[in-house]
Amino acid sequence: MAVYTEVSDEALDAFLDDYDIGELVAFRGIAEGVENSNFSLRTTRGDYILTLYEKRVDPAELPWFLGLMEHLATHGLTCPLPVHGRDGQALRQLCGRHAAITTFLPGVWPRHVRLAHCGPVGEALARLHLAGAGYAPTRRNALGPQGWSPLLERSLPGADEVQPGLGTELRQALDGILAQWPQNLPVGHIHADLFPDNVFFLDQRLSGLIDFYFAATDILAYDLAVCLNAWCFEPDLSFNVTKARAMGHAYAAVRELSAAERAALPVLCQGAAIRFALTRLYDWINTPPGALVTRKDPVEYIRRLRFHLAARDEHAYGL
Ligand SMILES: Nc1ncnc2c1ncn2[C@@H]1O[C@H](COP(=O)(O)OP(=O)(O)O)[C@@H](O)[C@H]1O
Ligand SMILES: N[C@@H](CCOP(=O)(O)O)C(=O)O
Repeated sequence: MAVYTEVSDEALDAFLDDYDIGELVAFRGIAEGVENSNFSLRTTRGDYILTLYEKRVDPAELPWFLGLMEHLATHGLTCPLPVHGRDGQALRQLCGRHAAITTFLPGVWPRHVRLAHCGPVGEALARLHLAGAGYAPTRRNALGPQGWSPLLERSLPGADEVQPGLGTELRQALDGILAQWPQNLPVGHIHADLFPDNVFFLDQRLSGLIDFYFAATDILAYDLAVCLNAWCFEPDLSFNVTKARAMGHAYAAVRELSAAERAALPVLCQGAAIRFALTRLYDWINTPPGALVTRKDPVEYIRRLRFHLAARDEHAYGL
């Protein structure tokens, strides 16, 4: 359930008066999602998404995210385009929250990842990286390597209750990852959370990417590592190298991967796995019972991490 803030008819009418997007036809909350309150909005001009930003997003960063989406959407990537109000502003206030309207993307995210999804995701990720190159503002990745040790420290007290010995295992793994973390790989704007629930398909074709609120400026190949984690493990958590190969090759066909980027894939995948293990572990331990946030299982990412720790080189990923 992810409608944290209710919007009354009166508040919505007053809000829409500031836009030139036609008359309201239908409005409903969207149950999916974790971070923000999302609503689908139909007007006489078409379909839109209204997002109210909840407290996990720093308001000071919203112009960067919206600016990136606008840049990408106007440079060939199919992603939500922020809609500007009559005064030219895309970021406004509604019901005590920062809020924005974006265009609606048709399609549904794949509940079961098939091999046929993985190539298009790799290709779209590479296109995102190339298109992002013209967007000058940068954003430090708060959930990048410098953020992992503080997250682990805050999760250690409850870690062994999730799995005995987990705190020590994560500490050792993180020390090794940080010691080997690559320093000179190409950097750009990354999505950083391109999981299946953020990629839409329509009629077997990729129809759009959503949810740019973890995007940041970081190692480009790290974004591929996030996708290899999110798309290429089977439900039993075995790694599907055929899916990885399809994804990596499709990526490299659009944006070439250097020898250094390929060689760094094991540690980048370890980093991506521990990043999601740590945020999930932190939420698992710190989310009070009854909270609206859906907790996700950290152990799924700890098991992925173990796979990557055993990977010798890029051949483990079909590259
Ligand atoms: N531009 C969009 N077009 C169509 N549906 C969208 C769009 N943005 C969000 N949604 C819908 O809202 C849901 C939650 O969006 P998401 O950005 O993942 O939320 P959160 O950041 O809260 O996790 C998506 O699964 C999708 O159903
Ligand atoms: N993809 C992350 C959680 C972030 O949720 P989202 O709904 O904002 O994509 C994870 O799986 O841990």
